[in-house]
Amino acid sequence: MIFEIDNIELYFADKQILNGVYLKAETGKVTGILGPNGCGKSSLLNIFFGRLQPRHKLIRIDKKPYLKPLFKYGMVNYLPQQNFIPPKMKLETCFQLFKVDLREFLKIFPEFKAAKNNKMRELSGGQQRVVEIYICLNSRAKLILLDEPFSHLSPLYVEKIKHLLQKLKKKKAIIITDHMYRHILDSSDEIYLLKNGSTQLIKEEKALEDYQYLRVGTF
Ligand SMILES: Nc1ncnc2c1ncn2[C@@H]1O[C@H](COP(=O)(O)OP(=O)(O)OP(=O)(O)O)[C@@H](O)[C@H]1O
Repeated sequence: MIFEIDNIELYFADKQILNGVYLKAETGKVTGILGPNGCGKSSLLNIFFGRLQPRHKLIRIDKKPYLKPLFKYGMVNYLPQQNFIPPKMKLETCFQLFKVDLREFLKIFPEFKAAKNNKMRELSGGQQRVVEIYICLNSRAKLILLDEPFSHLSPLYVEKIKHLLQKLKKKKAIIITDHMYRHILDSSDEIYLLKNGSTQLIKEEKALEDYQYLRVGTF
């Protein structure tokens, strides 16, 4: 499936945040979005999900326009920057509720076995994030939006999540944004830079210096 978002114009009061943004994500690929703080990355993901209504937007799936918010079609899942699982919910209950196989999760993350009956708030911040990323990625949605999945994760968890992305992209389109740009570059098949309200498809890493996202000499 090919998911496209086009011609976005987003304002908060009189301030224009996004101006004619285009972005494409497709099954089989991880699409990374990089950009400075406050450039509108989270807003863009929210618009794709359908939670934020801009002045203009066009969403197409396999070239066909979709007019209602995508979450209403059940085809998109979104990992926001903030925790989305209630802190009082038990780990086991989360997996039941979101219809994700806990046994498969425990094969990859066996250290959580002892915490099956723990409430989310009893896990560390990074452990909560691992659970949320895993549940989000393994939902039935065909388009997955991940806002800063790598922040707060220790290196071993980062590696496991990167491995999961490569496995799950075979049947999903995944869009990911994070300030840990090296992880985004490692994981992504396509990279967009969001700056000054619009997106630029990045063909080679050096361009990130040319567009002044990274310091000259980084690569
Ligand atoms: N609900 C809102 N009302 C007013 N302004 C907002 C709102 N949400 C976001 N903004 C502004 O829109 C701009 C883009 O915010 P957004 O969170 O999308 O950026 P971001 O690229 O995800 O930032 P960061 O990398 O720091 O998380 C910022 O200037 C922010 O202050």
